[in-house]
Amino acid sequence: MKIAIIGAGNLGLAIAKGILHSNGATTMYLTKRNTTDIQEYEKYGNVTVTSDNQKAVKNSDILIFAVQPGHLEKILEDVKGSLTENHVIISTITGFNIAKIEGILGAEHHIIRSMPNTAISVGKSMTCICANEKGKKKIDLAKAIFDRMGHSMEIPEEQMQAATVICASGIAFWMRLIRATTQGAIQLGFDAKEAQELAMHTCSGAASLLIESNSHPEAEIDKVTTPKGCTIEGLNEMEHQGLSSSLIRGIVTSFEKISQIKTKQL
Ligand SMILES: NC(=O)C1=CN([C@@H]2O[C@H](COP(=O)(O)OP(=O)(O)OC[C@H]3O[C@@H](n4cnc5c(N)ncnc54)[C@H](OP(=O)(O)O)[C@@H]3O)[C@@H](O)[C@H]2O)C=CC1
Ligand SMILES: O=C(O)[C@@H]1CCC=N1
Repeated sequence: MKIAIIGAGNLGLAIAKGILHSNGATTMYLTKRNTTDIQEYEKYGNVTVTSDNQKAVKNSDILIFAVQPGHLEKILEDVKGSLTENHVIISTITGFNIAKIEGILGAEHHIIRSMPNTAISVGKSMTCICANEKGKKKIDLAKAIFDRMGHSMEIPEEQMQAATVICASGIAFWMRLIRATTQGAIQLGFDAKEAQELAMHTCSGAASLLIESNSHPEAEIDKVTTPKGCTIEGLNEMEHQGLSSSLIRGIVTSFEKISQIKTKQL
């Protein structure tokens, strides 16, 4: 697979690392206007770093756009003439809908809209995808690309904003929970490094229990909460302090914010 990442910033580079990590491309182009800080990627023999988006497009089959929303329209206009019907166009841009991309490029292109998260750099992204009518023929290919770097799910485009909150912003939410657990562990006497190790591996184990045994969180909670024991005492106190409620309210607030952001501002 010949892949170009147009906009090798935070997310673009995370995707590039995920692709390198999974040996997912025969060649990869990484583009940005100022390439100095990503030049080192050329040490991987199959990677070309350039500020020439058209060159990247002409030499690639899969085009992953990871620029800021306000830059996308102009970049699409610039590369439009180099596109063929064989290209698969994957956008990661928040809030930029398929109709708008079709409006710039035309509906004859395979267009996939995706929302990965930054864990893609370590092959653990939860990525949601949807496609235009033509792109549906390539949805399995897009799923295969993202499944190599984590787990993917096809969703209706109307749910893309909600998926952004749960999966992309979700990385920040889970980080804060891990950090708070770490602070609790420090208060109980572990040093900072040990405390983080305990918190993050317990978090990873909890998620793996659900993923691998296909069970429900409450069923797993029932297994750990000894009657009159310390777990139920701590858990109930967390709920009295509003743990579930504050998470749900935070998620809904994020969603309200993302819904307010107008495409023209993006
Ligand atoms: N899924 C997720 O977890 C997240 C998704 N996003 C989405 O991903 C997109 C990228 O976000 P993020 O990575 O944080 O943004 P960054 O600003 O870090 O990266 C964007 C990159 O695009 C480059 N760029 C700008 N203009 C051009 C151009 N004409 N041609 C090629 N490259 C260009 C910039 O580099 P230079 O200035 O040198 O050109 C920059 O490195 C956003 O649309 C955002 O909505 C954002 C955060 C998280
Ligand atoms: O915070 C934001 O608005 C963007 C979208 C998802 C992650 N970062």
